[in-house]
Amino acid sequence: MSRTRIKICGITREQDLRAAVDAGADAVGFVFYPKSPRYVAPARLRELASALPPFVSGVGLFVNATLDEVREAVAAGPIALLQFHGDESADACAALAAAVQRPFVRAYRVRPDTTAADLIESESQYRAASAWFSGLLLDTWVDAYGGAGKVFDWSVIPKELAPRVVLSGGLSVQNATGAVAQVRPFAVDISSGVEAGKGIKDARKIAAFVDAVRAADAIT
Ligand SMILES: O=C(O)c1ccccc1N[C@@H]1O[C@H](COP(=O)(O)O)[C@@H](O)[C@H]1O
Repeated sequence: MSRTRIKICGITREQDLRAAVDAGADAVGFVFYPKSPRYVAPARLRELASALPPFVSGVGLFVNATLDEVREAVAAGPIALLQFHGDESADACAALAAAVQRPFVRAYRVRPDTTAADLIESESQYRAASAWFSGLLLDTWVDAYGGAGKVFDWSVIPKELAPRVVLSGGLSVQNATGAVAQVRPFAVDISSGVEAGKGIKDARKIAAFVDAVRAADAIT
């Protein structure tokens, strides 16, 4: 039985971080994008850090951030992995990651006309650009950078890529079992689907989401 890794993104409150940890999340995401309703300033990360136990990874999400902004966030608290979710080029991601010595995932926002070949090509481009590249995170293209709760057509994900990708975009308690059973991604990432309101997580939804992912893991 493979165990799909789970990230709960957009943590702004200590109680939400604890709910994610208690439910068994592998990672929690902090959004360092000031236009997001889930934005946390580096100083706030410093406060939240005390609720993050060992072996649960903190992920820093950035949208077109400068090197100074990435440095400030990483210096403020336990950011083990960077998530680039804007228009950063492969070279820009590589340079930012190398400067702060952290691995990164690259968000690929899937459009209706995206093909399997596009995804394979993008992954190899990022892998060639940097040893800090950790994998592609697949989200849905919308007219905003993310956290929109929209699903894309998972059938575009090539079978050979799926075991290395992070699946995101509109995941929810209702669709998680089907998504994981169909795609078999390495990990899933969810934000709005486990919220009571923007930036406010719902502990029951987080627990139910983790259970739904584990239900798919149990199907052999
Ligand atoms: O969560 C945000 O506010 C956000 C802002 C800007 C870029 C990405 C953001 N979140 C990421 O979006 C995807 C999909 O989220 P959802 O589950 O559909 O709400 C996910 O990877 C979040 O990490």
